[in-house]
Amino acid sequence: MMAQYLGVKKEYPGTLVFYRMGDFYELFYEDAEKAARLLDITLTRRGMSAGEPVVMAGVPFHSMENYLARLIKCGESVAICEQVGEVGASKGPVERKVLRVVTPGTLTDTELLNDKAEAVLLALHQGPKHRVGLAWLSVTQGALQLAECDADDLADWVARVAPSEILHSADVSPGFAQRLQALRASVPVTERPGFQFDSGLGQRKLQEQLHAASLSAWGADDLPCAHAAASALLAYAEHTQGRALSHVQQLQVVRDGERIELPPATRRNLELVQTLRGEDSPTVFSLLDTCMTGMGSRLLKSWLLEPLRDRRVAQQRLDAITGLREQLWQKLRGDLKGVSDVERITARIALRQVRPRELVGLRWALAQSEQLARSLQGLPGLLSEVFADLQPPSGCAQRLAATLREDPAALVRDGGVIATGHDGDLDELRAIQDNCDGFLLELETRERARSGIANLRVQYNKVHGFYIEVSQGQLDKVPDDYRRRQTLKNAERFITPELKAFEDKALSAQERALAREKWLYEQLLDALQEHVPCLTRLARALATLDVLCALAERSLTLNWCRPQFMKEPGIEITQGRHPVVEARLAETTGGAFIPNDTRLGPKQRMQVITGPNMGGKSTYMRQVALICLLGAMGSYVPAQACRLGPLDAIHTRIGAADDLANAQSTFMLEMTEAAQILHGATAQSLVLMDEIGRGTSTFDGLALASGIAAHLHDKTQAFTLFATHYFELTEFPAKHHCAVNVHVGATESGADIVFLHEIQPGPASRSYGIQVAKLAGMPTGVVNHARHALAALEKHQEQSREQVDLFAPPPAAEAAAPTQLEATLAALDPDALTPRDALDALYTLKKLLP
Ligand SMILES: Nc1ncnc2c1ncn2[C@@H]1O[C@H](COP(=O)(O)OP(=O)(O)OP(=O)(O)O)[C@@H](O)[C@H]1O
Repeated sequence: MMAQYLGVKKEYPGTLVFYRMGDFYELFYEDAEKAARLLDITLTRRGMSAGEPVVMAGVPFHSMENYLARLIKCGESVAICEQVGEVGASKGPVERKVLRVVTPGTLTDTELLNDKAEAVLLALHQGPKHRVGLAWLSVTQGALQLAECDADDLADWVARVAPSEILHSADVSPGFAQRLQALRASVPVTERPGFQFDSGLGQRKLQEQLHAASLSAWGADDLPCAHAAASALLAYAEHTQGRALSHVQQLQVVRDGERIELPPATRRNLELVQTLRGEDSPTVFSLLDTCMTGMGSRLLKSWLLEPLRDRRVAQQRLDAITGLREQLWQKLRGDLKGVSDVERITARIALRQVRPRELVGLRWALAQSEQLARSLQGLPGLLSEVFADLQPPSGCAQRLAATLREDPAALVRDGGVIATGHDGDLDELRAIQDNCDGFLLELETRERARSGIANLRVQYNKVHGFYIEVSQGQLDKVPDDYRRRQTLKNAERFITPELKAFEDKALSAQERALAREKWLYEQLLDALQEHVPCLTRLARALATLDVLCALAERSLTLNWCRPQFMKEPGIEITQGRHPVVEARLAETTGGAFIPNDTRLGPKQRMQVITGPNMGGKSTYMRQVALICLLGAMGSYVPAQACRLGPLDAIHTRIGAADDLANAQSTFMLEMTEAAQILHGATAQSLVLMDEIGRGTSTFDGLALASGIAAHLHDKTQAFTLFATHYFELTEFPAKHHCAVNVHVGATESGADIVFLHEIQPGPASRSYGIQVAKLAGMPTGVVNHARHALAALEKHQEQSREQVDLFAPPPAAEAAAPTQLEATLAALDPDALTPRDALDALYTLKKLLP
């Protein structure tokens, strides 16, 4: 057996092998040690192999999922090696085979997956000329995506795709290996043989997958690096699932410039799907997500994180939401409630891993789809597309209903899955089992009469099978044809030829019924394969409808308005609110959120925002970004009215979270992010700069902040919200005609400060830092000390105030006068020198050396 195990293990280096032995999955040697450490299970030593004790650890098969989940969470992969042969069919150990490999990026088990997130597998291929090919896939979704990017942009792309596992070739340059190393900190990275990254093969595989002669219909035929990545991606996904992925029939090419860029810093700072502390709520997503199904939640997340620049899509969604808001949304949400995850079930049908209860769920979902479709009949636009795709594949629901019981067992191997009346043979086999009790009773009565033993009993147990039990005192009455089976203290157990014949029939009927059920289930899976493409579309339609209804519900509950899109660049928001802060305020203090207007356009591209700490600067800036983002994804927005021009990116530089993992100091990180923004932003980008420069000394910080503001205003010309505590920067708008000062209002009430949270024109009059510190509970001594120190500082500054023009363009570097050595050298004419003069000149020059 160990030889068999080692043979299997050799095929799966770097993967934990779960080796099935009876009711356990066993792990051996290093695998056992690793699993014992990660799962906190007992390590044992048993027997000997090659002169050494065998180190092993095991998990019970019925709770395997739980252990798998924990290992996958730790970034491990697990090969599941099952017994596939008959026990005792041949000499030696029963035949075993790895039936699938579970890895973080290829999860399909419902129990192991998060309802609201996809497990995404991403393959990277290092191509020539600094290009990188990307191919990614969520196995449970069946949609492949391809892209190519510059190697320098790789980290951003990976952050955008947010993979659960990355594949790369074993043959990469040292530079590329370093980039992969940086990714390894956050994602499990798996190395695959170099030959699997083959562009030609990738293209052929993609064509096969899509049943097409060319990829041009998808605009995907000019991406050799991505094809190479796809070749490895598909090979790996098939290898882990142990079969071809017939359900992967959608392809999408993602090109730079199609989506509104939301760099990782923006996603983080706007707390789109995670709070700054890394929690799942409260975030924009947690506020928006009232979807009824997991499919809906996942689609909503992708809409939020990948808004398109082309606003026709958003416009379509908005039209649909407007239509649903009138009345339909409530009924539709009622019908969507409890609908199973058709997307994942469909993938599991294609992979032949689907469980009976999931199929019963699917059947119900198909009935609901029909119902939903009826409500959508005759509606225009996106809803008409949803209507068309909601039509269930013909015959699918009927087939499910006819084949499966209403409440089947969890696993096919337990039996009790196939409905009565579906298959004559199965019904017959079941009848034998069902008739068992009647037969035994009848036999008992008959035998009692025949033998005259009144307390004779016919019984069954698992170990001994059927028997007739006679108590000690009655043994002399036992008929001749009784054969002894077992002797107990007070009784004897017998079998008769008739009972033996019945036993054979009953036991084999049970086995045969189980085998028959398995076979019928396989037949059902075969029949369902043809419906996979249609079910994939239906799942997408259900998800889309779910998201649209959720957004309709949110817009009504939260009192949001429909944004208008305008051709001209600009952001015009009337009475805008920060959705998450508003919701939190309502929950905690019951306080009202103060709405604010925003006007940005070609003539007013920058707002310099000043005001006290805690005044609401960050909240205001984020709310503008969120309103733009929500509008771009096709949602209503938290405002009274809103008009949005085209947008290509939202860049943010907010707060200072140390990135210790990447050994960057706070200030270094601040400057790196700011530099990226200055390079990346365009006149159609929205840029939020919150207190840039505060991570260094005042003068350095102020000088840098003024330089950055000038660059954004003059060169980049992006729409910019620039919050700062440097009062000096309020002079900026005087010299830069597209910038204006605004401030968040505050008033003093006695020695305390009252925040108005209102954006008002003009610069703030003062900063109130000390009042805020007092509010925060700073000891009175410190506050008094600070007041005095402040008064002294202000006095000193007034006395020595000299006019510094922060925004004057830097002087051109002065041309330095030539040194004497240079002048002498320049005066020499080598062609006119005699050898003697040349030697003299050399001496002179040498003397002139400084
Ligand atoms: N418009 C508003 N209406 C009501 N409350 C608000 C509003 N804006 C901000 N707040 C409240 O004030 C708090 C502080 O806001 P915010 O963090 O935006 O201040 P800030 O000016 O950026 O402060 P700092 O300069 O210290 O970063 C928020 O957590 C919120 O509770």
